[in-house]
Parts: sequence; structure tokens; C-alpha cells
Amino acid sequence: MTQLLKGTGLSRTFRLPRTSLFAPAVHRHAVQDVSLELREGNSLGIVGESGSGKSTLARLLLALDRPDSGTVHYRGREVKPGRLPWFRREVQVVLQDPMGSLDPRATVRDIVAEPLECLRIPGDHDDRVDELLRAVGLDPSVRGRYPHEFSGGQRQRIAIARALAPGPKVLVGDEPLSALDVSVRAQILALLDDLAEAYGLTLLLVSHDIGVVRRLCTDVLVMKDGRAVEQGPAASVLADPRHPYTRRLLAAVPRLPA
Ligand SMILES: Nc1ncnc2c1ncn2[C@@H]1O[C@H](COP(=O)(O)OP(=O)(O)OP(=O)(O)O)[C@@H](O)[C@H]1O
Repeated sequence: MTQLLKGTGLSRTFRLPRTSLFAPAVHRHAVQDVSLELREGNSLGIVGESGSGKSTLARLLLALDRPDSGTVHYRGREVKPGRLPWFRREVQVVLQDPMGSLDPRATVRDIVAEPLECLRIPGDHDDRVDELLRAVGLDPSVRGRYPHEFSGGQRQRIAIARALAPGPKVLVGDEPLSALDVSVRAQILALLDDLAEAYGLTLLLVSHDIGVVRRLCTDVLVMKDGRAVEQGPAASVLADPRHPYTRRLLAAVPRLPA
């Protein structure tokens, strides 16, 4: 299977603001020496408690932030923050908060067409926007409306349509369901599952919800205090976790009575 995204020895430390004139500078090791591989057709779930470094790791892999050490490669080519049109066509992202990630002054048409225009992708953008809206379960007639006119779930559908616009191979989701009502989560989860199948997407999903990862991912990486404490096929890691932290995470997942 072709290797798509690869992170090697990634570390990122943040210097926190001093809390007083005399307090020593504090450094937060958000990600420490993490390596991972994403292979075509597989999907990787990054799980861990809040603050374990999941989003920082995702930002490094998306080349939205620069590691202090380590490298990111896509199909063997090194990726560094900067103008990366070739990489942005291949790897797209859906963030947690669809309201925060959609420009309130832009119409749905302009939001979904943004990557097509920024990446100068040829073709009829209006037709492509309509096709993408249909793919995410929205009627193309909504193209002239604004984000505030939609529910949270519909806004996340718009964000997903935008991410799919350039025809990416990899879709990164940073907690794409956690800002949504519980009733809507299952719908967006099913949509991501269907789209991954229909478009042959490789997913990289950051989630604190192991149920989501169990449903969508073939592989899992468990983060604790910035380190990857366990990684491997989801079926074996989630059925027979080796690390006590993974066991604790799994034990914290509420189970519905059969
Ligand atoms: N820009 C930043 N400046 C300072 N500290 C940061 C910054 N970004 C992240 N951190 C710190 O790095 C650590 C890891 O944060 P990160 O957001 O990656 O964790 P997370 O697992 O995604 O958590 P959550 O699920 O709550 O989003 C946290 O302690 C966080 O406070």
C-alpha cells in the first residue's frame, strides 16, 4: 500500500507566557518524538485526553505549524509550512467548530469554491460547488445563503464540501464531530464514512471519542502527554490494549446496555 503521509520524530514545544516578573519561563512539550505513517486506504485515529497533543500533532502533519525537530513527508516529498499548493490539493482538513471555520460574510458558494480558486483548479467552479453540495447531502439551491442560516450539522456539511473541493486524497478531521449535538453526530459520522468510501479518501481523525475511531479507523495512535504511547491496528489496540493509559481511556467510554 502506498505511503501517503509520514511524520518522523516530530516534536513541538511551546513557551508559555510568564505568570509573574520573577517566575521562570515554562515550556510545554506538546508533542515529543512522535512518528507515524498513513497509508493509502487506511485511516488513522489519533486519540488521547484533552491536552495530550493531538491537535498540535495534526497541525504539524498539515504543515500549519513547524516542528522544533522531526520531518513530515507526503508521498516521499518533504512538506514544510509555506506555500504548498500541491500539498493542499492532496491533504485537506475539517475542523471542530464549523462556525469558527466558515467566513460569516461569504456565501456557501464562495466558501465551497475557495480552495478551487486559491489553488487555481481549472473547470466550472459553480458546477463543482453544486456537485459537492449534493455529495454532502445539501440542496444546491442553498449556494447563495450564509453560514448563520444553517444548523451546526449543516455547517459541518458545508465545511466538508469545501475540504473535498480540490479532490484530496487525505482528509484530516480535527474533532469534526465534537461541537455537534449528539443527534447530529451520528449523521455526520455516517456521512464521513460514506464519503471516504465514495471518494477513496484516506482519513486521519483526531478524536477524544474512541467510539468514532472504532467506527471509522483501521489504525489508532494513542497520545499521552505529547507522546505516542501505543499505535497499531484499531481492532487489536482497542480489543487488547497494551498500555495502561489506553486501558484507562477505553474504560472511560460509556457502554450502552446490549
Ligand atoms: N499555541 C500554543 N501555545 C501554548 N501552548 C499550547 C499551544 N497549543 C497547544 N498548547 C499546549 O500544548 C498541549 C497540547 O495541546 P493540544 O491542543 O495539541 O492537545 P489536544 O490533545 O488536541 O487537546 P484538546 O483535545 O483539548 O484539543 C496543551 O497543554 C496545550 O495547552
